[in-house]
Amino acid sequence: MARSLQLYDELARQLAWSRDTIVLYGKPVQIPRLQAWYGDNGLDYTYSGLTLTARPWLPLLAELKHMVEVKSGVRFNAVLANLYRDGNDTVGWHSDDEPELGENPVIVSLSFGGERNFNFKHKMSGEKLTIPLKSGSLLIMAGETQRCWQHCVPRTKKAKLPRISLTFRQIKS
Ligand SMILES: O=C(O)CCC(=O)C(=O)O
Ligand SMILES: [Fe+2]
Repeated sequence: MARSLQLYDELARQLAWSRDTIVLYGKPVQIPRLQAWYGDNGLDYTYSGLTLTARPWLPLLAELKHMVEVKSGVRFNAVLANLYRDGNDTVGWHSDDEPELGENPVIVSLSFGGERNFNFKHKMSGEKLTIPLKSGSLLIMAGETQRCWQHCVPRTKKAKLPRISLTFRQIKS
């Protein structure tokens, strides 16, 4: 089996997946995917009324963080992991522009398991881009990506396998 699919299995088994609730327009909503948040001691991450407190690095996550740091030349102190159980699990249009990420954050994602499309939409021009993310893909978002673009992982009938993404981030204190 491909190494990235073995890693899918290890991540699916080892991470503390939960289905979190966020607040959208004042209403509690269960997010349509599973998440897990790991990072340096006790780092908090807040978005849409949800505060996640980082769990300590697992050896596997620390190893993947090191690999991503070598590839990107950037240091990270946290990772938000997403598990899309099937094609109904999604992340809606958003930018990762929370203040604790700082200006022009570098976010690197790794994909494992089933292929899903990753869509970008320019906030001003509406220009759209689709990037199919196969198992083992590494995607770097940097520069003005969060300021100028939104991204999403849309619902699909084509997804045959579940997918995990690891999104490495640098949280400023
Ligand atoms: O699953 C992905 O590749 C992206 C997830 C995402 O946009 C996020 O966690 O902010
Ligand atoms: Fe995102």
